Amino acid sequence: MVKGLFVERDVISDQEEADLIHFFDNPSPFPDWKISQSGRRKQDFGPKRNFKKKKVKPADFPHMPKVFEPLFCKVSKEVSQCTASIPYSIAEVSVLEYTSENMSNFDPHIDDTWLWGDRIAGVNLLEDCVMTFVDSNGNVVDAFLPRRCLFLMSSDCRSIWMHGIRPENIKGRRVSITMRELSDEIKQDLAVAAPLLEAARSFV
Ligand SMILES: O=C(O)CCC(=O)C(=O)O
Ligand SMILES: [Fe+2]
Repeated sequence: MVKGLFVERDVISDQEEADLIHFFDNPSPFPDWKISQSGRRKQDFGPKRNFKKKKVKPADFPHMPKVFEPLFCKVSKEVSQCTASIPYSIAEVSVLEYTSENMSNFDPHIDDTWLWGDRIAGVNLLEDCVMTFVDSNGNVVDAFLPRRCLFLMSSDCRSIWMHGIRPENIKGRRVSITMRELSDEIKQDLAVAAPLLEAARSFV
């Protein structure tokens, strides 16, 4: 199937899911939902980056919301356990909202590899979903993501397969939380990496 894809059920409890959704719908002092592409809305937490210029630095308000603290703990532990106990330090979080009403979707893509590391972790909230993986030979694999699961894309799943979400696989309202680590290239540049990781560990 897709090497490097892990799905773990019920990593998030009903209460944690409710707390996270409540926060995203009332994020003050963090910014509210923003309209994004393909019928999605988004909220981003993490560094300021310019992918074209390959520049990255902490955001002006670099903290992470307090509601992420237990989530980071759990996700870091699970991801590390799946990948030879290599520590997983979350540097960035992107939250996406998909609705059937807006026919939200995500075209197949590979996440940036200059800034983000081998492991991309996701949490699936409010609805079950199907993520579609496509490789360059035209192979297509649909992966079922149950509500409140944690999924991890690493190795081939991260770098060879593209991932996307078809509009017909969105029922009602789905919210995803994607958590990314820094790439090895960025991690090696301590002057750049240290302030970013420090910021991602400061919860307010
Ligand atoms: O919604 C998801 O779970 C995936 C989001 C995604 O692929 C991305 O933000 O790069
Ligand atoms: Fe992605």
